[in-house]
Amino acid sequence: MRLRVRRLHDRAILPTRHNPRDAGLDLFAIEDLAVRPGEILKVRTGIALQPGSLPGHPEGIVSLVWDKSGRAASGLKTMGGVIDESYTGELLVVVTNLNHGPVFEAIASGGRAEAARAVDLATVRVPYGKAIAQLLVQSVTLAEPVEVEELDPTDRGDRGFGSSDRMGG
Ligand SMILES: O=c1ccn([C@H]2C[C@H](O)[C@@H](COP(=O)(O)OP(=O)(O)OP(=O)(O)O)O2)c(=O)[nH]1
Repeated sequence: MRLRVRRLHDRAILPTRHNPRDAGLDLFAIEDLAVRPGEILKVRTGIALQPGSLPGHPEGIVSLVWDKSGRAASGLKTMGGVIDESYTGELLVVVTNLNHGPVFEAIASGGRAEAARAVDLATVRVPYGKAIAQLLVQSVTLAEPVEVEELDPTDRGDRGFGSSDRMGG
């Protein structure tokens, strides 16, 4: 499927697939990124997308923003991430930095200077030109909600949230 990409900024880097069978297309920010522990940022990519239609395909298309594992291991976590097929505005990548642990430890054991140092050390930095996230473009069922009195019986019923652990075996 073709994915039309419109450049909205001269520093925009187009989504890139590194290996022919990689599921994700790498996404890039238009500038260096620094995310402090606990901070939430909307990061500009400088691009807009329009997935092509799939011939004979009744389903919709959704693009999903996912983490890069190397960045995730440093604490960088993407949020939001559902890009509707009809959205033609700038793709923004919402990120936070979950690596709070060192900051809490520094606050508990020391003073402001230690905490400031811990914030600096735990800040995730991604230089311009390195991927911040990846995009999965996939088909999606466009389900139509219909209100009913009862749902059909199933093996699982209403059991969830660890029910199989509690049943043993
Ligand atoms: O990480 C994200 C999530 C969303 N979007 C864009 C594309 C998406 O199609 C649109 C709306 O996203 P969503 O439906 O998740 O947000 P909302 O807060 O429900 O906004 P709306 O009321 O406009 O649907 O914003 C992004 O650029 N990045």
